[in-house]
Amino acid sequence: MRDDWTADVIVVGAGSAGSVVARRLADAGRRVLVVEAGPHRAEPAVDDPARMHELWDSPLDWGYRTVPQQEAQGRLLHLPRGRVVGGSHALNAMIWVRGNPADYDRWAALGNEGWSWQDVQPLFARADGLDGGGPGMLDVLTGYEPDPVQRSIVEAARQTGLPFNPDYNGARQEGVSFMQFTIREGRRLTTAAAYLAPVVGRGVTLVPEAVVRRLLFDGRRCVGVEWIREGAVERCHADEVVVCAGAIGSPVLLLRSGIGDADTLGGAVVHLPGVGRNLQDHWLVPVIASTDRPPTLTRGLPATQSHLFWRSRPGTRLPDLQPLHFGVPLYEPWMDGPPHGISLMAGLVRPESRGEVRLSSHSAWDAPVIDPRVLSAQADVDALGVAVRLCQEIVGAPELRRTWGARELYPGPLAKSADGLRSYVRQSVVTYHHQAGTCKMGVDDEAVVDPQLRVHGVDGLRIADASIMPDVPTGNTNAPSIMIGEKAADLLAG
Ligand SMILES: Cc1cc2nc3c(=O)[nH]c(=O)nc-3n(C[C@H](O)[C@H](O)[C@H](O)COP(=O)(O)OP(=O)(O)OC[C@H]3O[C@@H](n4cnc5c(N)ncnc54)[C@H](O)[C@@H]3O)c2cc1C
Repeated sequence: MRDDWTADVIVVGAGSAGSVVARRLADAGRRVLVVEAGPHRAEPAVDDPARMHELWDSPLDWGYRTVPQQEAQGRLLHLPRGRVVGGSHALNAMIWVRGNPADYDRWAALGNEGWSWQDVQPLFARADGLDGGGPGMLDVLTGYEPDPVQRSIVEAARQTGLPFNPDYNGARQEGVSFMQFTIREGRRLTTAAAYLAPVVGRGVTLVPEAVVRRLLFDGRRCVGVEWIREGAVERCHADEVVVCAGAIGSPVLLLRSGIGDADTLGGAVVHLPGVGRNLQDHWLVPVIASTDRPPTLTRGLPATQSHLFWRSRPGTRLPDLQPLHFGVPLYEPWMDGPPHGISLMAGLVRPESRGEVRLSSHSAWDAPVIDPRVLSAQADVDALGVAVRLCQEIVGAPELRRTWGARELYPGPLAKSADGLRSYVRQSVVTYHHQAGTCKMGVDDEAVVDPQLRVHGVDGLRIADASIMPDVPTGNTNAPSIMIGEKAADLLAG
């Protein structure tokens, strides 16, 4: 066994948040060791913003499947997650959404001092430079020329009465907008490229293709990690360990290391019943239309370029819907249709359903049990139904009929009645890829980390990634994960 690695801080996972933590700590003079399960190499399909779908179920995807989802006709849902230096930012759609300021004010109101919008807004600015206070570490692409079909979708949305919002990361979230992307010169820009790569070999030692199988303890102090690389066991000891393995990987690593519900684990180093619970995700239901000719797709941009934030019910304080619009038909396996068309993915971003992640065994090679309990809350079915109706209205608006000859294919007649709509939602719901909340931050009995991201009851161990979100924010989760990385680095650097 190799046991001669040394570091001040070990970061587990070189994804969206882990890359930020490593960079900032290296800049602060710490010796950082980053251990990542996936490879570190150039991948044309990662670089090209138009090739996201090719990465799913590839060797760079953990390729998780849920257990059969009772409220979704027993289907096993695919949950892609990045297994590569870059993490899920390496196979995501690159959409940059900070979330609604009220999301963070709520985190703070739950007892998480230091996490209000006022506190976190400067951390977002450090990453994206969107507030005019100087450049950020990432480029956020705005003001590009969208595909003609995207302009038509936005116009169609306006025809249904939705306001155009030129900047959903600005003063107001609601309305229909063109997306902002983490793209530089036509290539995907991950935090691994922008933050981590410049400091590898200069304060950071990167150990790729190494699966961390457990955390090492001396009593209640975490003193290092143990991983497997090329079939051999290796270890490193350090003053601090920061787990950034993501909303699935982080609770799994804690559970394998004996941190979790003592009854389920059959004894535990630390009894923390919340580990793996509170799993939240956003959900999508497709509304698909044929077009009379193939929409042109611009090289260097994803096939989705516009989205909207809206409310499912009048009187709701925050937007809870976020449909996003693709210039291609995204058929489910049971669907059939012509090769070209458009998809308006009816999105729910304030779900009530909660699920969990559990171990299937203690082996690092066995996939965990993932049960998001999608649609277990009736409110989610209802809200997705409203989102589908909204997308149907947009597809049927004069602009899309006139310029593209758009004709609705799905749900089409399947959702004529209210019952039909509900069963279509159950038959076709898919993840929006925003799993969060499984090691939630807080001060209650279910909390796993405190507001300084320290694991309750353990010394020398923090978590910094999407798993610590008490509630999933109103919008895509990459920017918030990166903000969490920035915050963790501040807390660690002191
Ligand atoms: C297909 C897809 C599309 C998405 N689209 C968008 C989008 O357009 N915009 C947006 O804002 N969000 C999007 N998201 C969500 C967003 O990418 C994630 O919320 C974000 O990347 C989470 O960051 P993280 O740091 O928590 O985890 P990750 O970035 O997933 O990083 C976790 C890292 O830990 C590593 N790891 C896990 N376990 C171990 C272990 N035991 N040992 C060693 N390493 C380990 C993983 O390999 C991975 O590299 C998308 C996600 C997916 C999957």
